[in-house]
Amino acid sequence: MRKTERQGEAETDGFAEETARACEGGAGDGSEGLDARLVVVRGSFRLDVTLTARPGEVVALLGPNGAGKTTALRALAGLAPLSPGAGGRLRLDGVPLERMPPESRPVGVVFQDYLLFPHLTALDNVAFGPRCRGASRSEARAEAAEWLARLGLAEHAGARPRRLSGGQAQRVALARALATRPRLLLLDEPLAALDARTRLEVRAELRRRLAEFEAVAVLVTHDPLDAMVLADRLVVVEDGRVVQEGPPADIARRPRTDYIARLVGLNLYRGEAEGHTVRLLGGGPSITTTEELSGPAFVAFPPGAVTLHSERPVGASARNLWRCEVTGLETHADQVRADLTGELRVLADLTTLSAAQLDLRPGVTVWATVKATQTHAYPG
Ligand SMILES: Nc1ncnc2c1ncn2[C@@H]1O[C@H](COP(=O)(O)OP(=O)(O)OP(=O)(O)O)[C@@H](O)[C@H]1O
Repeated sequence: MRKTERQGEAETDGFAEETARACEGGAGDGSEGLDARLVVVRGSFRLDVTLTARPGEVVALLGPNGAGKTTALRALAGLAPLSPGAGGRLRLDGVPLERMPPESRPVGVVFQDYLLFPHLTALDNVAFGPRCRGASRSEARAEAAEWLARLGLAEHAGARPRRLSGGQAQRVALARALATRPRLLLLDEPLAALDARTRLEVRAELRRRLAEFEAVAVLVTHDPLDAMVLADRLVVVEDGRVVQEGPPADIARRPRTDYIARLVGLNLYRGEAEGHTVRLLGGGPSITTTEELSGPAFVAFPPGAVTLHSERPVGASARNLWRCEVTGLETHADQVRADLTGELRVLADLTTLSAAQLDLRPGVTVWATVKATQTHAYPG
């Protein structure tokens, strides 16, 4: 574990001592990493999210608009206080942070729109962290120069933010946050303001930096790809609560809410399983699966697993065959996504050629089939 320099010897108040202990890492009650229950009440909105992470772990908070991701991040940074008496807690490396002011927390933040100091050069923006930690001006600048070099920005050290591209500015913001040697790194939609190409480059850079980062990193994003690429663990928040968490691959394979299913591009249904059949809730049809289960279950399959026919397929068994009506069509490159209702609400992907051959239009009746081997059932 990295050690940071202790802040001014003369600092004797409780906050400063807590800060210094937190910066040294693990000097609290011996536990390492993040242990938080973030309870923030704002009018009718209530955030209640438990978040724990080990040092070295990257956790992505993912969720729809208004779910509470930013509020959670602001609570971690100390910009939104935990609601008093609501049972919340916030400990980092065993040190309670609830009462510590934001500027004293060993927390680095990277915002979507960089928030660099416009009047300072890239070097001085990055040197700001070490300076706040008590490093001399020359030490701070030397350290900042190292960080800029590590992020491939050495030649931009003298540039002010307005002369940097979005990707460069975001890398300076990352260097500035890392140079404070935070025990908790917070990234708020760090790639959202970048164009598609820059986004790819910065995402790759961020992935490398996060892989070698020794403390806890929490990333807030709308983008499932960013979350899957950058995080070890996803925490999905909807309406102020955690609805699912786990490694990205598990969540993608076993979504438990409609939002997550849409995010990872799956059709998702809930039902009661009995052997290889899942009877859908609400009087829906049954889906035949290869897995054998009993009790509450989910069934998922990708839109690409659905085959559409304009006539009921001759000789087809009744398994996973549904009569549907086309309600919407969307074209993406050479693919068409059909939104179908009827015996089952289902999304189907097909080629533009197949869509033309089937003469797919809203209102047209089609038969949809899915092989049991292409479905995936898991306990509900
Ligand atoms: N200053 C505020 N006062 C009262 N309510 C607020 C305030 N800021 C946000 N909210 C409410 O808190 C809830 C959570 O907002 P938050 O910004 O944390 O969500 P989010 O998941 O980050 O959303 P987005 O992805 O759109 O940024 C929303 O219902 C929002 O309306």
